Amino acid sequence: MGRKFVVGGNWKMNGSKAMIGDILKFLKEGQLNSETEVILGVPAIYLDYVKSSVPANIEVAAQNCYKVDKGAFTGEISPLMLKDIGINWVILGHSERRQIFGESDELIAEKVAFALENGLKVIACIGETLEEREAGQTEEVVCRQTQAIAEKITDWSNVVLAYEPVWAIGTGKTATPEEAQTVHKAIREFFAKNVSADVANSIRIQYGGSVSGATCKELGKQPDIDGFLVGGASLKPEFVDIVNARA
Ligand SMILES: O=C[C@H](O)COP(=O)(O)O
Repeated sequence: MGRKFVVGGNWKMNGSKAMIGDILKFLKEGQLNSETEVILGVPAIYLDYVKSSVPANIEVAAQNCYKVDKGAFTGEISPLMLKDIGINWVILGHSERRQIFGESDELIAEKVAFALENGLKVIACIGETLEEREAGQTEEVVCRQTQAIAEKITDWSNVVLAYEPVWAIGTGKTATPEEAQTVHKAIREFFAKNVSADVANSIRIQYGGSVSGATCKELGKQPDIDGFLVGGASLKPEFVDIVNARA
């Protein structure tokens, strides 16, 4: 069976009730390709609100959650809380969590494992910095980040991997389709060698980093790109075109 195209819109720390109203309006009016799975990554405070007003063909994801079920962890939310309000997805290990909030490969892997154990589906993010790319370390970095997760989980069926080169995030500098494809292929080879041929064939790998209505079609044609994780453009009507990149 082919891999279903999956497009995430990561709103990051953006939005207001008014803005969410505008976003939901263009999502409801746009003809979203039913062959594409659509997931909105929503700030925690708006999860319940968005979940209650989003069309049924769109999933809602948290942008983070912690690795235990409850307790004295001020400011954190748990997978159980997300499930309690009907949220089925979480984005973990985004480069902003890694770079700004100092989350390690190990912590992210623990969060992925705990989220999966508690019935969430996970978009797990990986990607190299500009410095690492220029030092020729791209594949080493994304494999190290993936390996950390592979040490904590065996079942990858509820995981989508998002390859997001840090230098392409929010910079307007999209990786070329060839650059992205090369890394996606390397990640799939990592799975074939270190996990299983089955997982290598079935895992969906999104590309993220300045994806726009203008760049999505060529990126979406690459054989190992199975969707996108979109930041800035997911707040705008062009997100509909990105969802429909393969249509
Ligand atoms: O999660 C999304 C990525 O960080 C991409 O963000 P961007 O599309 O604004 O570059």
